[in-house]
Amino acid sequence: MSTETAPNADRVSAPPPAGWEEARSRVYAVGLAAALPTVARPLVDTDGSTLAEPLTTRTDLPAFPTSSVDGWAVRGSGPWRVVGRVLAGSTPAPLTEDDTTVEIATGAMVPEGATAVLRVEESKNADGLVSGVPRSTPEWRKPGEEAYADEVLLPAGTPVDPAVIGLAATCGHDTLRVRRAPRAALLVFGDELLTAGPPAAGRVRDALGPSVPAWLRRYGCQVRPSDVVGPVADTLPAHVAALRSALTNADLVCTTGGTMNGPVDHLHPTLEALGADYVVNTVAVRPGFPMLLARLTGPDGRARFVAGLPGNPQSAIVALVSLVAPLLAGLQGRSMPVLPQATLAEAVPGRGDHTHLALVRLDRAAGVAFPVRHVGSAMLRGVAGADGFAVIRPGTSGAPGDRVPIVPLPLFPGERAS
Ligand SMILES: Nc1nc2c(c(=O)[nH]1)N[C@H]1C(S)=C(S)[C@@H](COP(=O)(O)OP(=O)(O)OC[C@H]3O[C@@H](n4cnc5c(N)ncnc54)[C@H](O)[C@@H]3O)O[C@H]1N2
Ligand code: MOO
Repeated sequence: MSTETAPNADRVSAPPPAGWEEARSRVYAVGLAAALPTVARPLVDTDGSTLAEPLTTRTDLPAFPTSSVDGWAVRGSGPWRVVGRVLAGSTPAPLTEDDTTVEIATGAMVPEGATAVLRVEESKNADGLVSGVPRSTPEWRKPGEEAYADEVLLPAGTPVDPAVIGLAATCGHDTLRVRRAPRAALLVFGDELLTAGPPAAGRVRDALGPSVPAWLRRYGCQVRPSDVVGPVADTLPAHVAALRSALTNADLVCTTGGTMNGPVDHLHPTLEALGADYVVNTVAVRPGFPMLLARLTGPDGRARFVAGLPGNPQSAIVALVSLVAPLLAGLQGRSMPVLPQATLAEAVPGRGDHTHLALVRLDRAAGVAFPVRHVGSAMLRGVAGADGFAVIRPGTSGAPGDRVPIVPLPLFPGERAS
């Protein structure tokens, strides 16, 4: 971690940019070290959170021998005399005599002493005397068939989704101990930005204020409308005040623009004014080189983070997938995102000693990545048609047929259906 404090001065001695992979590991590690507090939440409020403890089952699953069909729980070889009925939800009396049976419903507890369950459609009932041949395969589920009491079913760090919620309910949990969702805020820098209408006369539309919060939510963050602020006036005091205010609630503040050393680039002096340390300050990746991650300590002693996303819109997205995604994984106590691989359909140039993140559209079924067009760092047209970025390592270029890692955009299934 760098403790650089003078952003504009002495660039000669500034540390070199971190390698892209190294930057990701470093950011993930500091996120994990600052993992968010854990809370006990009612099951219905846990979707999207992360298990803070392993999920265990409170009983055997199933907890009792359970009929899997409607029919007859029988004892002995039959024919069987009907002595009662057991429905789901009750505890039956044992079958104590051979050649007796109780009518049983799917999901009902099989009485002690039963030797088989006969399906109703494979039975005959003549005046209270049931006959038929039970199948040789068991027609009931034995306790522990799915899991034994106290067995660990999912490790801590598992993202909670509807399937996990359902499993937790099956296991008898009313609450789960989870890590709460990270709270994020966004500060948009740039006096040239318009927040409505078409761009003209040297002014461009703010493309990041409306979109970055949506990307952050897809990474599991809470972002309230009031946490999105900007354009913040291009003065140092305005930047300092905006960042200080955003940090009162947010675990992570993303900023856009101002990462360089232009006349109105105030991000570095702002971080210095607030006493932040750099975790990463510039990354050897194209596009997105000036991205950064800084850390501060909040009044409660917990770490807070500032992710500086470069102003060029595609570069800002590169910073999100490169630094913000692994940071959030760490803060949520999840594992480092594993990058899937795909085969390049076409050549992709390298970017010298920098990693090149090249926008690609995926044919998921075939595992093939197609480079897209309109990929300038100031453009979003390519991003809007892409599934993610192919990773072209430093000193290499991509040839057709090469297997390369893919950094996905956090899209929902169906959003790039071709
Ligand atoms: N002398 C140098 N200049 C620049 C270099 C360099 O190495 N030497 N690097 C370039 C690279 S790479 C990038 S990326 C940008 C990063 O600049 P900043 O983070 O300081 O961003 P700004 O200067 O504020 O803006 C850059 C560009 O992006 C437009 N922008 C900014 N915010 C938004 C937004 N919310 N929505 C749409 N467009 C936005 C802004 O108008 C500028 O055109 O620096 C290069 N310069
Ligand atoms: O990050 Mo700048 O990466 O080329 O637009």
